[in-house]
Amino acid sequence: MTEFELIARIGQLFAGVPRNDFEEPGDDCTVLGIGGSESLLFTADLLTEGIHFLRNTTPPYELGRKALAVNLSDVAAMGGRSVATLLSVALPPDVSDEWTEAFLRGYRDLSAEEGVMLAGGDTTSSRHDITVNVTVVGRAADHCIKRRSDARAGDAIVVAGPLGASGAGLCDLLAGNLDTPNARIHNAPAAQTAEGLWLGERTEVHAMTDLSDGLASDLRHIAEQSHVGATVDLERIPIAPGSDLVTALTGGEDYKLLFTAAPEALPALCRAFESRFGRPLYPIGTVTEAEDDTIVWLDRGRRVETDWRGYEHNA
Ligand SMILES: Nc1ncnc2c1ncn2[C@@H]1O[C@H](COP(=O)(O)OP(=O)(O)O)[C@@H](O)[C@H]1O
Ligand SMILES: Cc1ncc(C[n+]2csc(CCOP(=O)(O)OP(=O)(O)O)c2C)c(N)n1
Ligand SMILES: [Mg+2]
Repeated sequence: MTEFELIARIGQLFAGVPRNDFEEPGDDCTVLGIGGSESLLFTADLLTEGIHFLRNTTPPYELGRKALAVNLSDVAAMGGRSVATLLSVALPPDVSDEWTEAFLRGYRDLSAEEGVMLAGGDTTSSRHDITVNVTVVGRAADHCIKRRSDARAGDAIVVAGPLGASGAGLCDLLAGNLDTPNARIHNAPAAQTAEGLWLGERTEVHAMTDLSDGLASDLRHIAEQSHVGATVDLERIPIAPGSDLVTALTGGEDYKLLFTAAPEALPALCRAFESRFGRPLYPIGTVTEAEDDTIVWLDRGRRVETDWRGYEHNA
């Protein structure tokens, strides 16, 4: 089974099990209303050696930051604020104390910068590989929560930063170039935490997610869950320096926010974002009425037939 087939199967198998007031799973975080117009958000992401990182290309300090950042990104994508984490590690015998110390310092420094407490976790041995799992708990005012399922036909599709740096950085690392700007971004990506909170407050922002697998996959998740289609203008995709269009669409791990917004409010939203963050938003397309989550890619108005896909485990 591929990653997405397994997730769908889990959804079917557990459909009849009580949800105890939790919303239906399937978004960047699962939502539990706690009264007072507030909700808790829960998300988990695991990094495992050989699949998510190589020991000789990702230094431990950066890995500690990345393990936390990829989870903070999921809370930001819901419009929430991360408050606490659980950190679980499986470490093989050939990992040195220095490695572990540097990993923890990376995780600690980003926790301190983001004001997130470490509330617990688990520590085990492993036979060969390093595995790190992080669970983050966030909070959000109910009216700020952004779901993948809220895109509306006619919405603008917007990304909150350039894409493709991480994929280009992975190529650099695999070629032995460990100290390029994109390699550094790949090893320690920044989550758009302040941007997610700010976009959460804006009622003209409808659906939101973060770009972990690549635009080609993650936009499809919004389309599927909102029962809409999308048209994307390829010439409007913001490509990070040193990257290229296909890497920007399929490379993954950019952790930029992807959202849809009411078109009439878009110019003011873009101006306000730029004045708040000093960086632009990038409108790249339009949500369409196609109910079968069709994504149409246009190159200067001409339809491009492609089978672009983002990253999928066991595909
Ligand atoms: N093993 C699992 N058990 C239960 N739910 C899962 C499992 N793996 C993934 N999910 C859920 O499936 C959805 C999609 O997962 P994923 O693509 O990993 O999301 P993300 O990119 O936000 O991490 C999420 O809502 C996630 O919580
Ligand atoms: C050694 C190595 N090979 C390949 C990759 C690329 N890669 C691994 S996982 C992944 C996608 C994101 O990871 P995933 O576990 O799917 O995160 P999620 O979507 O659940 O947030 C990518 C692009 C990598 N980071 N390192
Ligand atoms: Mg995940």
